[in-house]
Amino acid sequence: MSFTQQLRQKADSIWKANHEHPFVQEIGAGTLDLEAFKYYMKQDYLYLIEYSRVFALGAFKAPDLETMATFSTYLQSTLTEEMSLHRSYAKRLGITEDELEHAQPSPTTIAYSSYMISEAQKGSLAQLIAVILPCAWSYSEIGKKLAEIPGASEHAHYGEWIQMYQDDEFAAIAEWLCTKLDQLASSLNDREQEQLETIFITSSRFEYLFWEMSYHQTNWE
Ligand SMILES: Cc1ncc(C[n+]2csc(CCO)c2C)c(N)n1
Repeated sequence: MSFTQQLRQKADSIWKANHEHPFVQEIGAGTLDLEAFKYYMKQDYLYLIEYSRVFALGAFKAPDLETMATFSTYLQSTLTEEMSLHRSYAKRLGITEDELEHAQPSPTTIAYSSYMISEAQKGSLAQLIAVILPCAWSYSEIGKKLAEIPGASEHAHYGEWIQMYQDDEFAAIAEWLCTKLDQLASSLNDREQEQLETIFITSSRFEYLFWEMSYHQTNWE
């Protein structure tokens, strides 16, 4: 079993809880409270700005030009394709661009994005990948699962979200990150591999907290 498959297995109970989270389930059923979705869109936009910075740091830390170019492509596609989904949703849901870019980040958004930036800055390229891999990989799994529900991809509000994340383009990003991490981990000792595992599990837990925060629209008060 590859290193990343082992990570996936170790985080399985957390990933199951993510898949089963009411926010995710209700997107699939088309019953999610639209206010919770609007709240999520705003927080996720802020999160994606910071996530993009991690791709930029990946390009900076890349050991060769090919890896550098791939990180730079993903930086570009996140800022344009993924974030333009948020911008078009925002427009339709009555959220202005200013509101989207200058929303107040919630405690969970701050904690998760600061954790990603911190690990990416202070760590190796393997640590940088371990911190962002659960985001790319778990959304791809969730998108594909929800797309199997009849009618879910055609839902007036949530269909587009499902269509976006079930796309093979996102699966390809996750696969590329897995391949890179498997290569880098193969030359690491047990202690260093355990560090990667801790990072991967922590990000997986933050994914859960992000669903939870969005479902309850929690903020400082
Ligand atoms: C909290 C949160 N976690 C993961 C994603 C999904 N995601 C973030 S970056 C990326 C790959 C490159 O665009 C993917 C799939 C999200 N939107 N919000």
